[in-house]
Amino acid sequence: MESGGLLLWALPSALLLALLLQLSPRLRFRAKVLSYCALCLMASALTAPACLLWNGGRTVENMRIIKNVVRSFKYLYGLRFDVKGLEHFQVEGPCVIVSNHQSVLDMMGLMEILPDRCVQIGKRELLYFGSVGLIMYLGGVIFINRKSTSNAKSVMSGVGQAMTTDNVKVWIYPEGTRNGNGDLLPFKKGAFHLAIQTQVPVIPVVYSSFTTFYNPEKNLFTSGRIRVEVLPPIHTSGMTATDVTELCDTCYTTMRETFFRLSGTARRVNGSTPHLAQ
Ligand SMILES: CCCCCCCC/C=C\CCCCCCCC(=O)SCCNC(=O)CCNC(=O)[C@H](O)C(C)(C)COP(=O)(O)OP(=O)(O)OC[C@H]1O[C@@H](n2cnc3c(N)ncnc32)[C@H](O)[C@@H]1OP(=O)(O)O
Ligand SMILES: CCCCCCCCCCCCCC(=O)OC[C@@H](O)COP(=O)(O)O
Repeated sequence: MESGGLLLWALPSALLLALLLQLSPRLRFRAKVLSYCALCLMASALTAPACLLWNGGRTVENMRIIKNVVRSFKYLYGLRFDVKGLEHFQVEGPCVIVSNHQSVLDMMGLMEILPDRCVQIGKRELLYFGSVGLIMYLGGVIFINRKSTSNAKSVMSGVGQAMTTDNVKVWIYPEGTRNGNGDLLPFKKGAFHLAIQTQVPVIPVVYSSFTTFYNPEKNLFTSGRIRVEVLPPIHTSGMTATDVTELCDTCYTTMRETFFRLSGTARRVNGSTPHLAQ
């Protein structure tokens, strides 16, 4: 009786949902993004106890566990990463890795190539994303308050100390926010201050544009191929605070050119020089 009743309701509801998803691209897009968020929440809830049992608390060692879990997500979404230049990560000791940031899907691209002993800088709000916040905390993500520059700067200065004493690499998105418009935003300077203050190399990483397979404006979220390039390290030994702007601009120009090359698109700004961070 009971299973009959269940069938009576569940089957038509499932069919209706399937029909709605077929009919509405917006709904289909939202359902796929929601499935990604749900997957992240669920995987984090299951991985957090493993991190606690294995490593006991907040430590960069947990990133290895997190990385291995996240690396399986790409198969569910039909994503392929073609990576070049991984050998550039083989620098002795700490470094600052900077890369472009297009969407929440970047987390998969990040974990695809994340070197050992590397933590990311993230906005403080992420800490409140339930189990995802917890797993980030356990993995050693450094949270900054973007609304308070002075707070963000002082946190970043503390990071420099930890990088050298604990031998950790730091991954920063210098655009400071997600940007999926097929270009790079002007870079913020925190990453470059950190590299120069700590006298460690900057390693730029570029991911090709997602716009051909992921575009919220067009309700597009299909399978796709992402080209990734790790560029040679830029050494900062001997540089001082006066070199920050030049280092930032050099990285921006190189990464932007690489971004267009990898994405197979022409420069957006008609021949004029790219707009740099002020
Ligand atoms: C098991 C399953 C798991 C599934 C779940 C997955 C879990 C996976 C776990 C883990 C993955 C984690 C993934 C995390 C991803 C997170 C991504 C984000 O949240 S991105 C947003 C936050 N990140 C940033 O914002 C960084 C970049 N921003 C900066 O570096 C900025 O520079 C910042 C915040 C430090 C300051 O921001 P300003 O808006 O004030 O920008 P400015 O223009 O750079 O600075 C203003 C002035 O201050 C100086 N300044 C900046 N930093 C300085 C410093 N450190 N020392 C001295 N002066 C500094 C600058 O030179 C500038 O001055 P002058 O224009 O040159 O005169
Ligand atoms: C309770 C809500 C649960 C939501 C679960 C969401 C799970 C998504 C996990 C992916 C984490 C990736 C981190 C990320 O990419 O964050 C965005 C920030 O970089 C920039 O933020 P913004 O563009 O400035 O808003």
